[in-house]
Amino acid sequence: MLILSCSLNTARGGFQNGGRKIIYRFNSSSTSRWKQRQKNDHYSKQAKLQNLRSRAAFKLIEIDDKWKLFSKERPQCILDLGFAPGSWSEVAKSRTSPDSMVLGVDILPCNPPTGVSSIQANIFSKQTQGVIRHYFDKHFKFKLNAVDKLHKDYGYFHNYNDPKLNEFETYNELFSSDDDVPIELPNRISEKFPVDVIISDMYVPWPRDFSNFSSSNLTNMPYFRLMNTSGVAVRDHLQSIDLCDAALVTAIDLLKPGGSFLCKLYTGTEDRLFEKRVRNVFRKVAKVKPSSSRNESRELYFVGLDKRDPIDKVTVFTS
Ligand SMILES: C[S@@+](CC[C@H](N)C(=O)[O-])C[C@H]1O[C@@H](n2cnc3c(N)ncnc32)[C@H](O)[C@@H]1O
Repeated sequence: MLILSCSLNTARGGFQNGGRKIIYRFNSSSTSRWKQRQKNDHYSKQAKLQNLRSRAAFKLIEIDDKWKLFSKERPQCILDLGFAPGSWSEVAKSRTSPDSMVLGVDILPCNPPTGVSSIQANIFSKQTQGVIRHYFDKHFKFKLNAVDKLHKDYGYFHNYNDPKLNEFETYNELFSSDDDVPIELPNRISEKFPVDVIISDMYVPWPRDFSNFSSSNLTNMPYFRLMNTSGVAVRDHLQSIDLCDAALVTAIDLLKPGGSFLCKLYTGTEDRLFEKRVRNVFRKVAKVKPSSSRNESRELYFVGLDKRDPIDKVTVFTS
């Protein structure tokens, strides 16, 4: 048995990792301080009043007002990485034309907002990219299964490594037609770069107790969520860099030439390195700290506009 953190005054829970039960405990004094701050926060109150899923919505609204990621003029394919509880997806849906497609991906279970599709999957898995591609393949009508095998077998708490892909067999398990009969997936994917805009607000979630899963544990109960960061700056930064790199790889592989990118980073020693990589992928790059982002938060947003073409992934990460 492994105990992750300890305090006399703690909240506790646990999850299974292989054969081992891992117990975690949160320091409840910092958790209640965080809850108190949420309660008094202007943007949290506004999010509640406007029926938005979280205060994060205001950061995207502010960034989109300036950088115009979304358009009502033409249908767009939007990919929201780390979408739960779903306020960025809500904003994307409301700022695009009705025939635009918005797909949210999150490692945690979460019901998407109206008009948004979602998959529960790990962005570090190559199979996740395959599923995203199929979703945006407009010649193909399907609905995504709410809880899929991908997450169960390759989910975050198990390991980051992909097994060898077995053509489309694995994807077939994830898709079903309206009457829930498994359907054949096409062997060819029509568009090489199907996505117009990628937005990523990913941050490693605190472990939650999935052994006793109930609807109240769903991530779309935003006002009852725990804070995401650990408060240990180096740890937060390095985990964030990994997720930003994963978002950038997804952008290299799936985003259209000319497409737009938004990515949250918890700042630290590798900021410059990440900025250089983003500049290798996009012609125009900006670093933004929206006013709705708390002063004490180390979060910073990278906006990448006008994706270059062609891009050599190895050069992006080694030059
Ligand atoms: C700060 S929240 C996103 C909030 C969201 N933008 C909103 O407006 O509601 C970060 C999310 O990233 C997700 N996440 C972290 N690591 C991930 C991974 N490897 N793959 C997919 N999602 C991940 C977390 O589960 C968490 O829900």
